Amino acid sequence: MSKPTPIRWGIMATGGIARTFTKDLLIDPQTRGTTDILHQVTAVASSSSIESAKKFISENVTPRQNEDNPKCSAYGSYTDLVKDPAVDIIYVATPHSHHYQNVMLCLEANKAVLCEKAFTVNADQARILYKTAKQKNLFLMEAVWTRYFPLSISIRKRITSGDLGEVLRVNADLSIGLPPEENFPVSNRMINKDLAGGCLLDLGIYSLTWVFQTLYHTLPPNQRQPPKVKGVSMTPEPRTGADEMTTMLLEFPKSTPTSQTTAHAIATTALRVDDDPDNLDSAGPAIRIQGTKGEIQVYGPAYRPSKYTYIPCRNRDKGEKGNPEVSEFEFPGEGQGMYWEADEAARCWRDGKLESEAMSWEESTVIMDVMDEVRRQGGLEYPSEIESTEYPLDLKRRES
Ligand SMILES: NC(=O)C1=CN([C@@H]2O[C@H](COP(=O)(O)OP(=O)(O)OC[C@H]3O[C@@H](n4cnc5c(N)ncnc54)[C@H](OP(=O)(O)O)[C@@H]3O)[C@@H](O)[C@H]2O)C=CC1
Ligand SMILES: O=C1OC[C@@H](O)[C@H](O)[C@H]1O
Repeated sequence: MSKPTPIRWGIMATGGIARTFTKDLLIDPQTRGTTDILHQVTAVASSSSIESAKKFISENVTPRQNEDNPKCSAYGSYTDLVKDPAVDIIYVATPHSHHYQNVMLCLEANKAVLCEKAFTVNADQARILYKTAKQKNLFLMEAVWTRYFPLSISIRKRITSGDLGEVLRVNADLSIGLPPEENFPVSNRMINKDLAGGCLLDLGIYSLTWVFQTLYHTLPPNQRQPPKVKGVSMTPEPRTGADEMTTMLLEFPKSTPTSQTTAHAIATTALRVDDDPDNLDSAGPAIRIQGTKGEIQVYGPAYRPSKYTYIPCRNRDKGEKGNPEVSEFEFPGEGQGMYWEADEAARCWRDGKLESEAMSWEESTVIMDVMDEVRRQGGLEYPSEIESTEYPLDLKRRES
């Protein structure tokens, strides 16, 4: 067996998801059957202080260091990180508001990037970043980790192989049951408009991920057409005005001349109500994917589901009952499951690809377009400096 290719990661920011991602990166890849690549964390940067980066390394990298993981440098600024020649790919784990500036900083320094969702604040920013990556021949990917789960791949395969017939309707919800005034101070990135807070960009993107990966991504690329946003209802959080509940009605055009109808999707997200109030799945599936020959029900949370049921349509003529089939999925190595997107990014980088097929630049931009339109109809505007495409811009530091 040939030796795995080492991929040297730089981590930009030391917050919650940077910790989770870094721990996942350093789980032995063989636990999930990955033998061709080996992740290393060679640098961490914090915009707060170098001490914060050092603390992050001692808590998250050093305990997992062995002969496969070389030295890890600490930086007190993102500008220093992007100059490090010992870094192949940078994982951007800052709030959405800062992705445009932070990703551009990496690209300008000729670094490949995996950037957390939501990719940017708006579609114009996304377009410019993807165009820059193309011009500079650099790998760039929006980190929608759920798309790389074996569960998601299995569901997409069922759809493309025709198990559901034509998919005509999708309902997808991600609602976390955390009343904002009890759970998030106004400075928190979940509701802080200066950090592009609100449930649409943070959580609704997962509902849209389910809509897109089942109704859009499963079509051949030349048949994919952006949906129309037919309706939006948005509730502002009383203190900050960021959205605390958003409901979207989308209509996808007929995918082929033989398609029976347009396809409909309802994507919902909320802070105050819960898609799984008792944590026992009593509320039923968070996602329903309905086709002419059957249905798939996915049990949430939409960002990290571990179970789905495939329900082929019964034969009405024969008076048969249905025969549902349950599929359950594990997260090997006691990880969160972020390593699958990291494996994909690493392989793409190793193979000289600029984008990942499962989260293409085009699809990521269409989803940003949809979220722009949802915000327009719902009346949610962010401060002009974080909507800006000007670069560089020194965004004011805000609590998250
Ligand atoms: N894929 C997933 O499951 C998840 C993804 N996310 C995404 O990851 C991103 C970060 O979320 P999360 O880690 O929860 O956020 P945190 O608030 O925990 O961390 C964000 C970090 O960004 C850095 N930062 C840089 N500039 C600012 C600023 N102006 N204000 C606040 N922080 C700043 C800080 O690190 P430092 O001081 O070290 O520079 C901070 O610790 C978001 O885009 C979010 O949507 C979040 C949770 C789960
Ligand atoms: O991406 C995410 O998934 C998990 C949620 O809890 C978190 O708020 C969000 O950013």
